Amino acid sequence: MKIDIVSVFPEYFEVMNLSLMGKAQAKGLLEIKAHNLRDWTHDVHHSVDDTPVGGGAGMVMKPEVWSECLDELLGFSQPSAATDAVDTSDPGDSAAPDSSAPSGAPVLIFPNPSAPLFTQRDATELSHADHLLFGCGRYEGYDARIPDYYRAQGVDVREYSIGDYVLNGGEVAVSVMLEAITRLMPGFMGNPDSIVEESYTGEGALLEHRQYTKPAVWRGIAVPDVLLSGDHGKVDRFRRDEALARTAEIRPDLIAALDCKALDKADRKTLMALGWEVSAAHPRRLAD
Ligand SMILES: C[S@@+](CC[C@H](N)C(=O)[O-])C[C@H]1O[C@@H](n2cnc3c(N)ncnc32)[C@H](O)[C@@H]1O
Repeated sequence: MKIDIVSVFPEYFEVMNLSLMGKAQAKGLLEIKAHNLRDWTHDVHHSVDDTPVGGGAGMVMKPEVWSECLDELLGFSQPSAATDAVDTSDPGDSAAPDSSAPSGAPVLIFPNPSAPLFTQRDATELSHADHLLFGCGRYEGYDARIPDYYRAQGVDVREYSIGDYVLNGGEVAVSVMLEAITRLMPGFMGNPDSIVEESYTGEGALLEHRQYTKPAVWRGIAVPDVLLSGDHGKVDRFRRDEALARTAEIRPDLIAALDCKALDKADRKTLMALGWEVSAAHPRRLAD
């Protein structure tokens, strides 16, 4: 997978040479390049921002610098004055992102706190892409016409938030998304089984059960007996019940999204004991 990242702090991404990400690059599975947005500026101060139109605090990233950079990285020829004036107000359905992340075509991703939440489902989909291009925002963010323009040119443009909080810049958010995406690529993990049963993964996603290692008793705290029983059926059931109980407590929205038809008898029994009704299409908390 080819990954281009545009940032005013490209050095931040030196961390990508460490650990599994570094190994994946050495194996040729990933090719990561961080570019300095200021390389596409023409003024003596290499400025990438300007004051907000309409007033307000802070600065906004300028569209002209971003477009010179993105045109080059996307392999677009420089737009003529006529193309520059393209109406991006209503891209219409034809310009809607293709949710299947077409292989070969770059997917352009802007981290943005006021965008839909990035989830494991997005990570799974994007792990099949051939080329990802990330644009890191700074200051009050980037001019809103940038994603609109590239969408109107038929580029698959995504804007994602990594959580309900505001960071100083997109660099941390890009690292988070990249790690979630690349670890799902075939060949990335030394032990591919380790990503099969994880939190948020697959249909009927739950939070994972708790994990323990040896010793069986540590500082007076014992691991649950059943995990030492050697009875795989019982261990699987215990873990599944724990996953259901933890999810019901911490993320009831994930339980409410389950398909009741896909639950087995033991799952239903556990959920009913936890106060959920399981006879409709999706579980419903009885207290609601
Ligand atoms: C200080 S933030 C801009 C915040 C923006 N004015 C707002 O209130 O929504 C600067 C940049 O950091 C990145 N960023 C900050 N928080 C983020 C989050 N939760 N998820 C993704 N990106 C984030 C984005 O790239 C954003 O353009």
